[in-house]
Amino acid sequence: MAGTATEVQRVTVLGAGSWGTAFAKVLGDAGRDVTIWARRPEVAAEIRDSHRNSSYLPDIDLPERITATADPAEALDGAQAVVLAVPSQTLRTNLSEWSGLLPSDAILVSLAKGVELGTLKRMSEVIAEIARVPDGQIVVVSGPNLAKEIALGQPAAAVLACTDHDNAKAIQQASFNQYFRPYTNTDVVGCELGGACKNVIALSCGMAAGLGFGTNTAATLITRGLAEMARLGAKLGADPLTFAGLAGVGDLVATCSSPLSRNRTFGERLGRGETLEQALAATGGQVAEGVKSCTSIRELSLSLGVDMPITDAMHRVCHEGVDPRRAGAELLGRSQKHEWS
Ligand SMILES: NC(=O)C1=CN([C@@H]2O[C@H](COP(=O)(O)OP(=O)(O)OC[C@H]3O[C@@H](n4cnc5c(N)ncnc54)[C@H](O)[C@@H]3O)[C@@H](O)[C@H]2O)C=CC1
Ligand SMILES: O=C(CO)COP(=O)(O)O
Repeated sequence: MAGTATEVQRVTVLGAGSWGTAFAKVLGDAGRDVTIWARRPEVAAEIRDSHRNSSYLPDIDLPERITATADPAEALDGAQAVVLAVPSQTLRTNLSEWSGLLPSDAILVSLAKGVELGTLKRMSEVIAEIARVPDGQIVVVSGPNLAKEIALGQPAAAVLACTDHDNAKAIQQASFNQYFRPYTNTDVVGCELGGACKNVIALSCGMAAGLGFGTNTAATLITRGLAEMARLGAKLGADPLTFAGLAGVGDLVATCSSPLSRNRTFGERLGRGETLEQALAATGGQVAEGVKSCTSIRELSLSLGVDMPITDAMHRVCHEGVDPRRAGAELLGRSQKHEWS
């Protein structure tokens, strides 16, 4: 079926965290029949019986047409599209457990924003490898989509990237509703890199705020963060325009400026002097992808000879014990250069 536009009515969302649940609501509000798989049976029961997920999105009423189960086989039965809504670093293991249950012609939709440690693969590459599907059967969702705001029905746009335009269109039709406006794009590499890299830049913006710095510092980090992610994208064949779009500037602005961002909040705690362990404990189990992706993206940049100084600084603060204030001073003290060199 890959390559042919089809009406997607029945969707399964694997993962009942913040974004999995909010995206399920987007689909439900677009008139789709949605089944969520939750790791914890009590979370599945609450979604199914009370239309709530109080662990991740307290006070949000979910559409009645959303159901949930903790049994992946039951969740995946008859799915026309399968949304993968688990953290980047566990996706490979999770998907390996589910791969035999995936309907062979289902469109696989990736929500995760990260680069895998060790393999340095983007999420769509991990999915293609484990699920053994062609690239054109995988649609990547990216853009400025803070889960809580989406769940509240606040207007937002997103980008759906797929090498097969018909499959991107099918998910566009399935998710378009009164508050959620998805655009299609064929630049999967750029959209995925934008989503992964902005988490690391959001860490740096939070850290700057924690150190007491203001708007000029944040704007500098956002803009120079954009420059370094675009350099990486150019090396990997991404369309430079992607970084001026929703998956680049759009997501950077949202994540780097919002107190709702887990990455920004994590960085702010480090900037205030908390240890990595203290900041991790404060997440309440929710993923701040940039903490691990700073390492994988740094390795990727080193392997390609791409200069990514902010990402490098975040890796050194998070994993080499470098003091945030010192990392900031070192960033400023690098050799002088032309803005676009
Ligand atoms: N929350 C947000 O605003 C947005 C998140 N994203 C991305 O979506 C992906 C998922 O994020 P969230 O739903 O927010 O994460 P979350 O931390 O809120 O939830 C993760 C979900 O994955 C499940 N899970 C399954 N296996 C797991 C394992 N081995 N370890 C940990 N969790 C496991 C958890 O039970 C939970 O339901 C991330 O890559 C994130 O960057 C993208 C856009 C917005
Ligand atoms: O990706 C996001 C917004 O687009 C969510 O960012 P956080 O994971 O930092 O909360």
